[in-house]
Amino acid sequence: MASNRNSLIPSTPRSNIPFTPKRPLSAQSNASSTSGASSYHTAPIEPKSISRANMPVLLNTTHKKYKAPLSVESRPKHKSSKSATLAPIPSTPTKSRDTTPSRPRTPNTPRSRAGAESPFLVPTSEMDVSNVDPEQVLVDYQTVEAGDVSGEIDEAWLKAAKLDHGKHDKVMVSIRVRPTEATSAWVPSPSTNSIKLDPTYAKSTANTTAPGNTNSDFNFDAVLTGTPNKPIYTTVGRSHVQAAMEGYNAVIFAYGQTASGKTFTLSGDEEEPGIIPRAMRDVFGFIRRTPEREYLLRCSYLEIYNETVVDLLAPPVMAKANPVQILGGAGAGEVILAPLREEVVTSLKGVQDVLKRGEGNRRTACTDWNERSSRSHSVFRLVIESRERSSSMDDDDDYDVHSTPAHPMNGRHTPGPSGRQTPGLNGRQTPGPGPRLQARGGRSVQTSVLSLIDLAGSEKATSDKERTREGKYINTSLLTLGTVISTLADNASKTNQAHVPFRNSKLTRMLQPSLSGNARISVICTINPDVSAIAESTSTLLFARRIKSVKLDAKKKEVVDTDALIERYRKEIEELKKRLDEKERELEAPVKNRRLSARDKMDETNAVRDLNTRIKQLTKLILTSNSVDEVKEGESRPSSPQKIDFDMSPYQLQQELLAARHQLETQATQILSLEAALQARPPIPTSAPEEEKDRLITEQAKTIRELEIVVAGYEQNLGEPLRKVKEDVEKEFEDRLAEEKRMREEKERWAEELVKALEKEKQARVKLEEERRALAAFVSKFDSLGLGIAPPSKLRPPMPTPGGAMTAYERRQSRSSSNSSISSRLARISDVTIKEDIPLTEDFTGMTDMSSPMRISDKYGVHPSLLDQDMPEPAVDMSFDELEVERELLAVDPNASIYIPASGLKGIFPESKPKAREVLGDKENFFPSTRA
Ligand SMILES: Nc1ncnc2c1ncn2[C@@H]1O[C@H](COP(=O)(O)OP(=O)(O)OP(=O)(O)O)[C@@H](O)[C@H]1O
Repeated sequence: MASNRNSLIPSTPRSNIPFTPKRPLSAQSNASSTSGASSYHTAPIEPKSISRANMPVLLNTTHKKYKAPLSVESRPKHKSSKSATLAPIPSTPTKSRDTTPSRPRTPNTPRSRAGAESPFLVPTSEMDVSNVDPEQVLVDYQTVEAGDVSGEIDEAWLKAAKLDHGKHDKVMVSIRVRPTEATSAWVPSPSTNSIKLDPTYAKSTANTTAPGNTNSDFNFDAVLTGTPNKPIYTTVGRSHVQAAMEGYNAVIFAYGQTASGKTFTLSGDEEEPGIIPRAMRDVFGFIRRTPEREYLLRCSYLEIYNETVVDLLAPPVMAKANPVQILGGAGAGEVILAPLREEVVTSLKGVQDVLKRGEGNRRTACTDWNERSSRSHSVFRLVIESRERSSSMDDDDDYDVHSTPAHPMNGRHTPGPSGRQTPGLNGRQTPGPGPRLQARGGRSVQTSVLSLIDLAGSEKATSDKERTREGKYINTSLLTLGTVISTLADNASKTNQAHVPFRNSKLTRMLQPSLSGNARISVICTINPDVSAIAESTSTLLFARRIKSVKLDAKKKEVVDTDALIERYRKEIEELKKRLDEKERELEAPVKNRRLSARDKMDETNAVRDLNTRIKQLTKLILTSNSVDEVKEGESRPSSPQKIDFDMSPYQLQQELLAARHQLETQATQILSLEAALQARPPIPTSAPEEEKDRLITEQAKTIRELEIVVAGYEQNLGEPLRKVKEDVEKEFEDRLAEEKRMREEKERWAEELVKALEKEKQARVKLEEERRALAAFVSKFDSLGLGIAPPSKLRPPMPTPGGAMTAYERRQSRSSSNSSISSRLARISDVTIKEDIPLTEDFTGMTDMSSPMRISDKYGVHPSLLDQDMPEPAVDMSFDELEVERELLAVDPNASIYIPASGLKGIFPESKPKAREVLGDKENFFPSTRA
């Protein structure tokens, strides 16, 4: 889609330029040429050379076939009653009653070919778009010039033709096979709308390069061949453009590998204008054929390159600094593109200027134009707002001729900063930079978007070879588009809907509302029939087959004038009530006056019941229309709240949150100002005339109703959605929460057990410590009594001992510390992470293996274990009474090898002997000799 976008290069006659499908196209320009393009609907394609111009698309230079577009300034308006369509609005600024009004001027038509020369060149706008009064730039059948309407449209054919492709609930999928000079590997059959791989190649490529069953036919809505773009537009584009003009969103996009003809199909060139220029002519043609409506047209042009959305109508420097963000809209699945310039257009020339500027900005933004072009998606959007033309001449009173000067450029009036503000839909400020058409005087406004999309070369997302070589350039958007389409196609045949990853790429996110069903979609899959491209072409056909099964259910979006609607409902209620009264009177009439059969009676009762039901319905509708401004076809309830997609990045979520907050703040301010206005109302003096009182009461009632509308809107737009979001979140996290609770309880249980175990250990240790102290005291005493190492005596030299009781004690100590059951047990449980809030006593902290995951906070202090502390010296003067030795301990300790001399205690410390004997008397092994 690269080369022929170069609309600024002069074109060369087709006959002199050979068909050069391969890149770089410029390098092939000297190939031989043959005149005569293969015609539309001829199959198979003859390999005759097609002199397709490599030259640029000249959307705006349609000098040959199209009548040269008239300059906006030069066109006189046919009729001066344009302003008659404007409904009265109180306290509005001036309006000139110029009797020679001009055609509405495209507000931002640049004076020069801006944007193409320098990225710093800001296009000069004749009108600031943000300040444009939509009423001034409306287009209707009178303002459309003959030059804006395609001369190629056969009106008779148009009336006779059944352009109902867009009405199906399926995507319209067509295949366009580009002509080739080489041998074609495909056999297209336009008459049967099918295409199949030539059997010669089907055998050799099956299960190798070509995925899927390539032996079977691929059937589509249309299979097209040849060079002329007119039949292509008529077949795949016109009904969708028509649908967009009638209020349905419509998307037309071209999908296919590089150089297969996507750009040629969408944009075309000077000789063969593509779908976009033809569609734009058709738009103005439609307006000319529809005298009963008036239109406001806004267009935007953007590019998605490397997952960045660039506004092609903004000055390049600004566009680069402020990439377009895709935010969630108010309704479910709606998206808002911001900041994105929308330019109001009132003529074909205006559209052409916009396209030209976009192309210019695109080219100045990159050096490698061709490569970038084949890897980027370009999206041209036309927002169409329309409403019935008013027949009332009162609309002329819309402006006060004295307060605002006429616009110098077009003689019409653009409100100044203090002038009439352009409100958003139904008084609410709608996001977006352009002006909005207002529903008024009972006339509802229809809004639709026509998106024309030239996708990047699909081989970047489908060819494995390419993927490995150029991995970094894989087009995320195209890959995701494939996944999204597959999921949507699967969902169409299932009751259990799988999650559709719209948010995984910018393109799919932007197309979400359309792909979700609320649009009529036409896809043109372009095929390069060369043998070398069989794999890519098959992949394209498989994509086409998948997208065919995606279900659509496009709805018109209509904004109604609530006041008018309410009034209508009120009148109907009054009439119904009258009829009800009559019926009831009839029913209550004396029986003698009424000779009704049982059946008649039943009918009457039913009629009364029906009337009552209808009255109730209408009363309910009044409440609904107070707060709902979007009445969808066959549906009168507000759209359900937007579901938060938790796959969104934190940034996207933040953006959505900001947008919601902003809306909240705006509505809060609105409520405050209305409340203040209500407060400020003067009280009605008792002496005031009745009419004055009535008037004030009516005004008060109106203000109250406005307040109610705002409050209801507040509730519906934010209160209700927020509650739903909360419910969604709670539902989504219910299981996770339960699991978390379960785990927490488990941990708490475990922690309790741990604390108990530790408590036990502590008690054991305290006990042990006591025992140790007692034993130490005893042993010291024992030794001091000379029972272990007896003091040297001249009379009775001590018997040799193996180390004395102290030594034995020390041995025991060292053994017990090495086998410390507490340490080892703690080590066993050390792989558990203990939370800080688990109560731990300081006694245990020093025993934790710090290399294990079990970490104990410093706040508990890391004290040495008592076992590691120095033993206090036992008091030497300990009385023998203190030797309350726990005998069991001594008894169970097999290592307490205390040597007792054969003579027992006798003669060593005679004064201590009786006591020692008393204490140790039961220990038979202490006094073996005595016992014996
Ligand atoms: N149906 C056709 N008849 C004649 N020439 C064609 C046709 N389709 C494509 N061409 C020519 O083939 C060349 C490549 O086409 P085009 O640039 O439209 O491919 P593309 O699919 O948009 O490529 P890319 O993805 O790289 O942008 C152009 O010179 C174009 O004029």
